[in-house]
Amino acid sequence: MAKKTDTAAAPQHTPMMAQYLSIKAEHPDKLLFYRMGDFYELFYDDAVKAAKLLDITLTTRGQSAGQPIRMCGIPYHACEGYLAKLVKLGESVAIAEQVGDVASSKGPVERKVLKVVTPGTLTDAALLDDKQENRLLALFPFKGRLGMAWLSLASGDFALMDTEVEKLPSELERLRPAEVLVADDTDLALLERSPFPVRKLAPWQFDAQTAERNLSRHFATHDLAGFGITEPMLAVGAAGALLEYIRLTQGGALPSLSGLRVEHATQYIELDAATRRNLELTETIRGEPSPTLFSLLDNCATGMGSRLLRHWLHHPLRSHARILERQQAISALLDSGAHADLHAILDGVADVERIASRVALLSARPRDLSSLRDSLAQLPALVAALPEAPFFTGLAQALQPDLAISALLSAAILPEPAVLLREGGVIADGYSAELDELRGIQNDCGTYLAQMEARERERTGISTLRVEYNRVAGFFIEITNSFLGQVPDDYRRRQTMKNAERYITPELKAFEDKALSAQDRALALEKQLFDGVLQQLQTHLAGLRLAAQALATVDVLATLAARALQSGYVAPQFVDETRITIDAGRHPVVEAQIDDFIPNGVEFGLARKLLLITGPNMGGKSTYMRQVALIVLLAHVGSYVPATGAVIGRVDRIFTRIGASDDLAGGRSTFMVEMTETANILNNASEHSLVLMDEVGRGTSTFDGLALAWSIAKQLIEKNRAYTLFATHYFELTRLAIDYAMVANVHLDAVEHKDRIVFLHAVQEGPASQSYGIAVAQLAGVPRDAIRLAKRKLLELEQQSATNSLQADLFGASVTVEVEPEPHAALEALQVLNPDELTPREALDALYALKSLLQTQ
Ligand SMILES: Nc1ncnc2c1ncn2[C@@H]1O[C@H](COP(=O)(O)OP(=O)(O)OP(=O)(O)O)[C@@H](O)[C@H]1O
Repeated sequence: MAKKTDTAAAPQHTPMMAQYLSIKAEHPDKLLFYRMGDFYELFYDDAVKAAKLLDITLTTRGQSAGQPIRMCGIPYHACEGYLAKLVKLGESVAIAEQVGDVASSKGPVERKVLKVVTPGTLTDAALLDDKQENRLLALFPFKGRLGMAWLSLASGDFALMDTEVEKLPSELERLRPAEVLVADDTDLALLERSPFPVRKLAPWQFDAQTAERNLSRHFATHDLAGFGITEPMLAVGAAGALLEYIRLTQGGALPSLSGLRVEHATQYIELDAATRRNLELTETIRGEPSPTLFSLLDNCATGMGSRLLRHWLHHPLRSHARILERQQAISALLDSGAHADLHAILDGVADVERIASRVALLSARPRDLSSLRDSLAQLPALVAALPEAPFFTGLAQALQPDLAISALLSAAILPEPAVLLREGGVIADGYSAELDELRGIQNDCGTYLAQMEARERERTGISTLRVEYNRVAGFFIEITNSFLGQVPDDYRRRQTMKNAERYITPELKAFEDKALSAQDRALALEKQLFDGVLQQLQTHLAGLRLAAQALATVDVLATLAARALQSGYVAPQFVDETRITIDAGRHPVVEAQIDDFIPNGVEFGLARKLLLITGPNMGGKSTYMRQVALIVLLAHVGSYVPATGAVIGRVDRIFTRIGASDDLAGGRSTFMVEMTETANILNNASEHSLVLMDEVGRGTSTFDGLALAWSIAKQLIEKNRAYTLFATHYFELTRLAIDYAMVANVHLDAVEHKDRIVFLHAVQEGPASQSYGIAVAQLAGVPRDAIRLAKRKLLELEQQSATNSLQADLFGASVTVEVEPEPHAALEALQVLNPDELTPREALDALYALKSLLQTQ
């Protein structure tokens, strides 16, 4: 009995909140945007979180179930900006729209989640970075192996790869996914530190058999053999989970995907995560977008070009044949001078790739279609400007999509359509007779109102009478107050103004009904016709995608050609020998930032595989090493390179161990990071790898460090036999050149000029002879006392090492240092005294203090 009373007394949720909560229960891990009229509202915890993230006002409105409702709202028209912000912060948003009929529904109007916006499934132009691919990545690890599938909804690119679990960090760095999907029972420690938003799905979604069935069904194929998947791949399970996730987020609609692409590790020069960061390909070490290799090279005219360039920089090719195709295309552009024309034409081309994907998802807007039409109109000129080269023949074909698309778009869409479909003014005149007729009625409106005005003025004798229309009041006859006495009987008052009254007549009302319904019908018809155009475009998507890829490729090639010309790059030559020769190479990014960059070459061959680089700090060692790696990388992208000549043999990987940073989040010290990266190199570098080692061993005590650096260098020579640039401060190591013919010493130099030190930045054969560590510290503004102390200590160490014949550090023994006599403390204290400012009492105290200083020293 008591229980019954309790239940009866328990406050119930309002019907609307009950509806809200039931929808929310299906999307517990997302923010729910709940449509109410012109707003999306967020409630309870979602409201608190969103208000904080978006910096909008959190309010409390009414109560439900006895509790106040926390809420915040976003105007429906402005939601894109807010969505972009949330998604950038890694949040996902479920958008519940009103789907029921507002007028006829009893209780809250029916609402349904029509779309889920997650970081990896964006397609909206306003939410996407046009220079960056937005990828969704699914991972399926199993017994040390890792299945990976990734997809860019905006470009339709869908790829798979099986690899080892330990490759995950480098793959994450390569693909930089916007969102990562894993099964919720996955134990991937490596992922815990990932900066990318991770979403956990039910494990069954990764089931390989279901995935294969769904994928085959999606691509309408018997099985996946046509995509090169003939052996079981872990990645297939991941791909299946990906496809389902997209279906869910896109409200059931599945995009047209360009097929499945299986990637093999051997296609590209492998770059581990540290190397991608150290070489500052697309991000500086500090995580900024410039200055980087990408920011330097990216003068692409289109977002498609920028995205492809970014991709090429992260995917240097191994196949010389494929590289040469690109290189020869650049040569043809330079020979013909066509790159500038192509760039100018491409400036007028929209992001066809992203428009195509919005067409596929039926979410394209009017301006998407008009800019697609205008872009397609540029293609003949673009094709005509392409120079003769085999590579361009293929591209030219792709740049001639079906004429029917252009014809359809020209016929259907106004030259400058409205931004939003719901406002009308999108479909061209002459495309639909019915629409023309409805528009005719609206256009006749003006004439009709003018005629009626003349007629009514005559009938009433009121010369100021006006017949007009506005959105709020509709149609009306306006009569100023002074003529109110002359208003005829059939006028019905509609609205009272300050100086006038507004009326309607039965005739005007009948006209209003006709005109307004024509407007409504025209708007509905425009929407229908627009949807029809989108439907017709579906059959042309593959062609549009090919055209988009070709546009991007032409854009990148023209950009690389322009850079080659502007900065004096040359075409590298590829050979099948063990060789890397670079004549007068430059660091592409550093040379763009300073006035007098000193070029430096490098020479590697069978008999010269490890270069020990010595020289002062700030001498240019890191720049030199990075420049070699960047030139080798650019060459494999197909680009010309900043040098006067380059001959390059087969390269399979580039490794770098440069700089030191604590991995605080991962709980690894600087030294631990250094050694982990070194272990990776020693375990994986082959004789075709390029290895950059910058001061290994620096992070521990001198003897430990020296011993490690020594053994690491020896391993690299004896076991890995990789092309190695090894910068060090340990003098002992320069002796390796005596023991091994494959080792050569090179150095960077500096000269002391008066009180200053001048770096020469030129790489020369042989080991360096002097250290300028203390001079550099002085240059950097280390306090004079510390410098003096350092010089004293150095002298002490040198004397010790002379007696112990111990030479731990490279330049320890060879430097002659003048140690300035240290001024007496009493003298220093006296120097800062100003007798004029002292009272007699203070002067006496100072004297006592000076005296006591004399006694203590
Ligand atoms: N070839 C060059 N020509 C002109 N300037 C150069 C050259 N190489 C390097 N520099 C300049 O010298 C600066 C220091 O170079 P870098 O960082 O490579 O020296 P480093 O020897 O690696 O020093 P550290 O050992 O302290 O890291 C660069 O910022 C650049 O401005």
